[in-house]
Amino acid sequence: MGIVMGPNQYGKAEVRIVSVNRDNARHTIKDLNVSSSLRGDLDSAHLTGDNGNVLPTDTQKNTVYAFAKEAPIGEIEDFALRLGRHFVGTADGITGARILIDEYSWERIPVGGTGHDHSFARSTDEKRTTAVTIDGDQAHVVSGLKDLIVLKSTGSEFWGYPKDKYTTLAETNDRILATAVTARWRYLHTDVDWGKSFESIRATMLEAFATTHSLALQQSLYEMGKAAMEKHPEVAEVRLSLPNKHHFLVDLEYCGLENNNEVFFAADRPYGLIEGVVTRDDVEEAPQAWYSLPQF
Ligand SMILES: O=c1[nH]c(=O)c2[nH]c(=O)[nH]c2[nH]1
Repeated sequence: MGIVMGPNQYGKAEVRIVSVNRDNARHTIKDLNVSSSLRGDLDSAHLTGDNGNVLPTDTQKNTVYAFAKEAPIGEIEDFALRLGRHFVGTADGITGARILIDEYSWERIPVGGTGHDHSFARSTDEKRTTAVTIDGDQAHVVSGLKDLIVLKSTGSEFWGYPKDKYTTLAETNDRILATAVTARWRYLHTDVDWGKSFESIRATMLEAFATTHSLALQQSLYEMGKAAMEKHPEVAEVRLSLPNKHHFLVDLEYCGLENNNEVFFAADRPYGLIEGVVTRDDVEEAPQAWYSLPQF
């Protein structure tokens, strides 16, 4: 019986980078949070402190900034693929890389017809995300979004569930349904128009959330994933994490008022957490694409 080193990776987490394109007076900006992790023959680093294969995390950080200057960042998936492929092979033993990028959204401040040239406002907490894994000469791209907050003021029911002596929840055929969508989807290949695919998947999931008459958030989750996959053959699976942001009807009887589903208390916790994978029954799983990511 011995003690051995198990799976490991190391890198620089959360390199914050804002890049301004100043090609003309109408600037564009990219605001990213980039994390890199390298994998490979790192046993001796852990067992004996031999750093022969350890590209410093400081160098990884510097590389992110330099790459942002050397060529336009472009879509986050392309930037992550470029970085990941570069890191693999920087040291003999580095055989894999994982690049995580979150992109923050900025909109032009609406001055004049087309918005201000170099002034921006962040109007939402929503982030576009990608997780790119390079494994030798293989690449996996898992893209997504997080903190997309949505609400339906009707068109949502919840009833028919089992009841026991602890149940107090009343069945309802008209409630508020609200959630903060975290979604990740795995692409089958890298020959993708990333921006177009992202916008379409996002819009399709929003449409499904809006138009599904929901009998449970679980049903909405499946419909959202299914709609995205039906429209996007380049996507192998969609993983969703949906906190059920409960809205409780306020009892206004204390002052003789009838509350006809109009006034709610928005609770922030606890919340139901509804999570799931919507997948195709004819594609191979790719556990390496998800390694060390939250399961949903
Ligand atoms: O959409 C829902 N799914 C549940 O599993 C659940 N459980 C609960 O108390 N409320 C809800 N709502």
